[in-house]
Amino acid sequence: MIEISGLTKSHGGRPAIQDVTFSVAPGRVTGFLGPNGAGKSSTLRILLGLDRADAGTALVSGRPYRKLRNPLRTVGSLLEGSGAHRSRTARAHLSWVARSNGIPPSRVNEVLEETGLAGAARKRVGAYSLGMGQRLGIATALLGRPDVLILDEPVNGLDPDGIRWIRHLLRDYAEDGHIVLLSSHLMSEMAETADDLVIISAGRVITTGPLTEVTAGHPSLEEAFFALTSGSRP
Ligand SMILES: Nc1ncnc2c1ncn2[C@@H]1O[C@H](COP(=O)(O)OP(=O)(O)OP(=O)(O)O)[C@@H](O)[C@H]1O
Repeated sequence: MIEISGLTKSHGGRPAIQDVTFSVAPGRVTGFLGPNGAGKSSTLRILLGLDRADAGTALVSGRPYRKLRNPLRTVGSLLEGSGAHRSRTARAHLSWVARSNGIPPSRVNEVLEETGLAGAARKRVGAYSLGMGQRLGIATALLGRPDVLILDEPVNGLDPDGIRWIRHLLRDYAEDGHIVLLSSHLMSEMAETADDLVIISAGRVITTGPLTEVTAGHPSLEEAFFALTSGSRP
């Protein structure tokens, strides 16, 4: 499980998130949906131990990320790009991450195949398109066969084929009993991909629940979203 409770964080005195509380169950794709600046990245950065909360807790499998024994084998994540150095090849990057996290080297070829990068594995990352960089970030997230996948805006830069590919990948990963949390500001994408939703606006969670319940009584997720957030947007 992912369990986030009362998470609060300000930047320079301005609240980025306030009392954010939700949980994410295994076996389902959970979409973390909100407009630009709503607080999605702030929440995910704290969840991944990259930032500290002013108040509240964010637990993965019962522990804060920083206390996990084998973080990359428990949580695979994608935040802002692949994290690979531009002068490295994808294979060199993945091999280095595998080596430094006790992951068998055989996983490198497997994730290169899984993400469609096998043919570009010897190319320098600096020459990659935006979509290839996203695929490499996802390959890195998958390397440790984690129980939990946390992806911030994973379809950024992907073409329609790439979007279809990631949609299937996330669905299969969840169906295997894993936890999948992805953030997006794209409502049409969420409507296609998520089973459960957490909607955030202006730093506060507006609603959580199955997609079908959140959209009940509305012609589309977009309409539901605007009805739910009309009082909270700045
Ligand atoms: N390091 C920072 N310093 C100052 N303000 C920040 C910082 N990080 C986030 N913020 C502010 O906190 C608020 C929430 O931002 P955040 O990036 O979490 O939103 P988001 O939902 O991820 O948006 P986006 O979809 O644009 O990525 C915004 O007002 C943003 O300007």
